[in-house]
Amino acid sequence: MKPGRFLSFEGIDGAGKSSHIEWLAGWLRERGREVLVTREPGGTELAERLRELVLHQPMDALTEALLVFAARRDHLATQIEPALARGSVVLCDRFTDATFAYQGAGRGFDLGVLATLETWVQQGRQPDLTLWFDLAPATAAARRAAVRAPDRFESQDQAFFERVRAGYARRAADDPARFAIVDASATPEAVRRQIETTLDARGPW
Ligand SMILES: Nc1ncnc2c1ncn2[C@@H]1O[C@H](COP(=O)(O)OP(=O)(O)OP(=O)(O)O)[C@@H](O)[C@H]1O
Ligand SMILES: Cc1cn([C@H]2C[C@H](O)[C@@H](COP(=O)(O)O)O2)c(=O)[nH]c1=O
Repeated sequence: MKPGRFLSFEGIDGAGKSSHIEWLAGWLRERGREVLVTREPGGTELAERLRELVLHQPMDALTEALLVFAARRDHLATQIEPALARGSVVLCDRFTDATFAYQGAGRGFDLGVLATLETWVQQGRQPDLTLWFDLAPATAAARRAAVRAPDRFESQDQAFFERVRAGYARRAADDPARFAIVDASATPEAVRRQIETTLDARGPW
């Protein structure tokens, strides 16, 4: 059995993560891999209920951080860890880098507290590879406006998304071996080529 692999997709809202996850799932299945496509907050019945609250209910930054980590704990224990144990590739639309970027850099919440929660909740588990879809906030906002009504995060101003983007840049600089930076301003075809090149370099799959 091939070992399980854990890939996360990160970036500001509208960067193009969701558009490319299903394509990558097909690419991996063609190579014989079992794939779990999932997302955070979410991925379990409980975590999806917490997601509804986080995206739509007013709350302070500590409550937000505790809820995303509670959702993550349930998701890891009941979905991600069992999938990795049976040799699947897990494609997760956001993981803990989003907490450092949104609650930490975006909201200004204490990074030390987030690091403690990360240790408790994940027990050392980190993605094997994180694809950071990097895009200017103005371009992402234009893409979002064309397709959907904003939630609590998407209705934040451009300065918030500049801070979130800087938060991702710090996480990437702190762990360059895990991160691959995708130029998300490219055409969808060019984005797919960047992902394929990254995966080819990290294979075999
Ligand atoms: N490379 C691209 N060029 C132009 N438009 C794109 C590109 N990638 C995605 N889009 C479009 O941008 C919009 C947002 O994409 P998508 O929903 O995949 O982003 P996302 O990063 O998953 O956002 P969110 O995190 O808010 O769910 C969609 O309408 C999608 O078709
Ligand atoms: C995991 C995680 C997510 N968020 C925010 C980021 C997004 O605005 C939403 C999720 O929406 P998406 O359409 O699925 O991208 O939640 C966050 O603030 N903190 C987190 O840890």
